[in-house]
Order: sequence, then structure tokens, then C-alpha cells
Amino acid sequence: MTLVAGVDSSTQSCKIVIRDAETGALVRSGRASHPDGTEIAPSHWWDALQTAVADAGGLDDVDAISVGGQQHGMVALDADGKVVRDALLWNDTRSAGAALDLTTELGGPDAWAAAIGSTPVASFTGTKLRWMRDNEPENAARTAAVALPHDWLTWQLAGAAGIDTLVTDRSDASGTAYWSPFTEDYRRDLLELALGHDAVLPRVAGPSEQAGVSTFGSRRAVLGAGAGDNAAAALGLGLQPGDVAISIGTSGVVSAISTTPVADGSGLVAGFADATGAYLPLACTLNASRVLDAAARMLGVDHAGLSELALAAPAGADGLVLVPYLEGERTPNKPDATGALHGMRLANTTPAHLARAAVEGMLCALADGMEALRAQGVPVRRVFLIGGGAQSEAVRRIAPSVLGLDVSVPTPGEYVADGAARQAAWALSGAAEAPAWAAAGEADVYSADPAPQVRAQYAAVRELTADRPA
Ligand SMILES: Nc1ncnc2c1ncn2[C@@H]1O[C@H](COP(=O)(O)OP(=O)(O)O)[C@@H](O)[C@H]1O
Ligand SMILES: O=C(CO)[C@@H](O)[C@H](O)COP(=O)(O)O
Repeated sequence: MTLVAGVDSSTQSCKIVIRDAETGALVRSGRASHPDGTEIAPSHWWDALQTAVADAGGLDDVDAISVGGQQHGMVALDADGKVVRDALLWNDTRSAGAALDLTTELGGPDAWAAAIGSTPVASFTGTKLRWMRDNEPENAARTAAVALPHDWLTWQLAGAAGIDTLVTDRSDASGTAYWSPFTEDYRRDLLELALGHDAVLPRVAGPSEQAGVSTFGSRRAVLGAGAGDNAAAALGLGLQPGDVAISIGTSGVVSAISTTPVADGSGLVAGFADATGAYLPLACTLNASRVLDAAARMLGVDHAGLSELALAAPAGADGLVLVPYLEGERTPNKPDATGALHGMRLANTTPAHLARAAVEGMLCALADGMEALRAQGVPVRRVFLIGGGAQSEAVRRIAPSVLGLDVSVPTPGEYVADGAARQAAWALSGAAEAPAWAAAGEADVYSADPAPQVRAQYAAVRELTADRPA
């Protein structure tokens, strides 16, 4: 049996799956945690990857490996390939002001959408480079190359030779703010606008290209180009046009495959590329599974307890509405916002109502993201719910009523890592198409009566939030 491996180096953890290259059958898997925080030494990702590999029984019998990972994180390297400073992650909002500056300097949001398919927000790599240039000019000056988390890990697997051997893929390149999905080229002028000077950028390998050789362990394995986590999930799920994936991890992501690039000057939809040669329009929130974590913590229950409570309250929680901007927000772009609880009355201040409001508020933000995708002409016929938060029974049962359509929940799994493994098998095969693995296994379909009042009461108060103290 030929084996391939796929990695998901996500915000909170690193997961690895090892699968049969021909059938896609799962052979074994492993995981390890990442430290908390939005500013992290990349060595933690490498340590976690090694721990996850050991947990999965090693790579000595694996013939190809690809890395999927959290998007956008800024990994600044000096001329010798050493990390210049801790990586700033996608959910670090300190570069919100830099994003505004960059937006103005190029001529506004529409100019950016025309250039790179997206408008820059604090999540994007280029805004973090600008923040570094403005606040740590000595670090910016030392930066000779810029990589993303998945590029850097692929590079480690290949032995981290010179910075000119870095490789990325188009899906992750499209989240930097200096790569164009229209021309499939870097916009070095935009890199310079951000960093203040040119730098080495990873070569953008094609979806099935062999990006190098892994020297990890005793066996040399083919390296795939890897992908941003959402593009990898789309490959793992086998998404087709008309399908929408909603991922409830640290980020809440609504994404879909599109055969044409998207350019949304409103900034709600990012016009990213996917991992197959097509496109992945995407709306991403900063507040998803951790809203559930926070609600469970506030109520002194575990996730099962939170679900039970949320399902005990009526749809709409009798008017109690949680606007879930606990980490500021990216979509809509409110980096300094805080969360808010509206509509409190004696009758609805119960644990069950609060649990319900937390689940509904998180889902309403995702429903808004789905609307934004529709407004860009993206068809929405089937919705898949994935990510850690999709394991919540309350989320599964409440989502169809908030979204207004049935929701398919595939067998719980690591769909980002699966997509990376599928890419590895593709790179190994040299075939024109990705291997036809069984798409996403079985899915449970959840239905519910639409509850438009839930979104209506959320829409009435979602602007009423305070900013965090300066
Ligand atoms: N049964 C559950 N109900 C709700 N949330 C859950 C459940 N199980 C895990 N989670 C949450 O899912 C998150 C991890 O999901 P994951 O998709 O791996 O995140 P990330 O990709 O951001 O690292 C954590 O915040 C965790 O608390
Ligand atoms: O920023 C985005 C997408 O643009 C996020 O989706 C990150 O890629 C992190 O994903 P998770 O680790 O939360 O799944």
C-alpha cells in the first residue's frame, strides 16, 4: 500500500492523517496542541508537527506529504533564513491601522479588490508587514524573505536550505495582499508598499506540482505545495460549485468553490484562490468556536452542557441577542469592537437563554457571511458544517433555522489534513486530476423550520457595540 500524509497546522493545534494514496482510506493519525496567543514563535509549529508525527507512528513508510495551515500569518526571515520576530497570526488585529493606511494609499477598497481580489484587513500578511515597518523598522529592514505558516513548515520538512528554496501555493499566496488571482503573479509593488522594500517570496507551485523532497525521518517523501486551510478543506470535502463549507474553528469561515475570481470592494468577501486551480471566495469571522468556549466557561458547563442548555431555550432566546465580537471582528471589519448582550429582561436571563444567544449570535455572523457570498453571485445549494464547533449538537440543530436551509454534517474528521493528504497523493501520482477519493464520507443532514426572526433581531442590534478601551 502506498501511503501519503496530510497536515493541518491550525490556530490551536497540529493534526496529521496518513491515508492510502489510492483509496484515501485512513490508516492512522496524530495531533498536538499549539500554544495560545496571536503572536507565536514558528518553532512551536515545528515542535507540534514533530509531536503529531510521532503520535501518528512516524513517516518512515510515507511516500508524499503536504501541509495545510492557518492562513495569512507573517513569518519574516532574515537572509540566513532565521526568523526575525515571532509570527503575527491571522487573528492578531494590531495591524488594523496599517490596513487602513494601505487601503488609502492604493486608492481605496475598489482599487485593492481590482488588484488582488480582496480589500486588506488586519488579518492579511501585507498589513502585518506594514505594521512591522512602522513599529519595528529594524526588523523590517532585516527581513529578506516573507513566508506563511504552511510555507515555512514545508520548508522545514525539506531541510530549510536557502530562503530561495521556499515554496507556497496559490491558495495561501492569495491571502497575502501581494499576489493577484487575476494574473497569478506576485504584486511586488504592493509588497514594497507594505514592507518598504522588495524581499524573497516563496515560489508559487501549481496545485499538483511536486514542491520538493521531505528529508524528515528515514524516508525521502515527495512534498506537495500545501495550501491554506480553507482551500485544503475544500479539497478534503471534494466541494463542487454550489457547495458551501462553513468551518467553525477559531475562525468562522464561509467558503465556496468558484470557477471565476471574485473581487468584492465591500470587503466582506475575500477573493481567494483554491487548491485545484479555481477560486475560493470566502467570508471569515474572528469569533466562532471560542464564542462557544467562552459561553460554556461563563455558564460553568462543558460543551455537551452548553448544547443541552441552548436547545432548552426557544428560537430567538426570547429576545436575548449576543453580538459575538469577543476578539474584535474581521467580517464586518471592526477590529476594535467588543461583544455585547442585548435585550436582557428578567424573563430571559437564564443559563439556557444565554447559551442559546451565544450559539445563535455566532451563527448569525456566519449567515451574514453566506449572504455576502450570495451577493457576489456565488450559488448556495448545499452547506457542509465542519471544524471543532460542528461537533456541538446545538450548533448542528440550530444552524439550519438560522441559515434557512438544510445543513450536512460530514462524519467528524480532519478535513483540512485530508485535503492536504489528497494533494500529496495527487503530486505523487503526476495525474491530471486529484485522486477520486470517496468525497467526505457519510453526512448527517439536519433540517429545521427557518427562524428569520433570529437574524432580524440580530441585525437590529449588531452595530450597537462598544470599542475596547484604548
Ligand atoms: N463538542 C464541541 N462543541 C463545541 N465546540 C467544540 C467541541 N469540540 C471542540 N470544540 C471547539 O473547537 C475548537 C477547535 O476546533 P478546530 O477546528 O480544530 O480549531 P482551529 O482550526 O482554529 O485550530 C476549540 O475552540 C474547541 O473548544
Ligand atoms: O484567516 C483565515 C481565513 O482567511 C482563517 O480561516 C485562518 O486560516 C485560521 O483558521 P482556523 O485555524 O481557525 O481554522
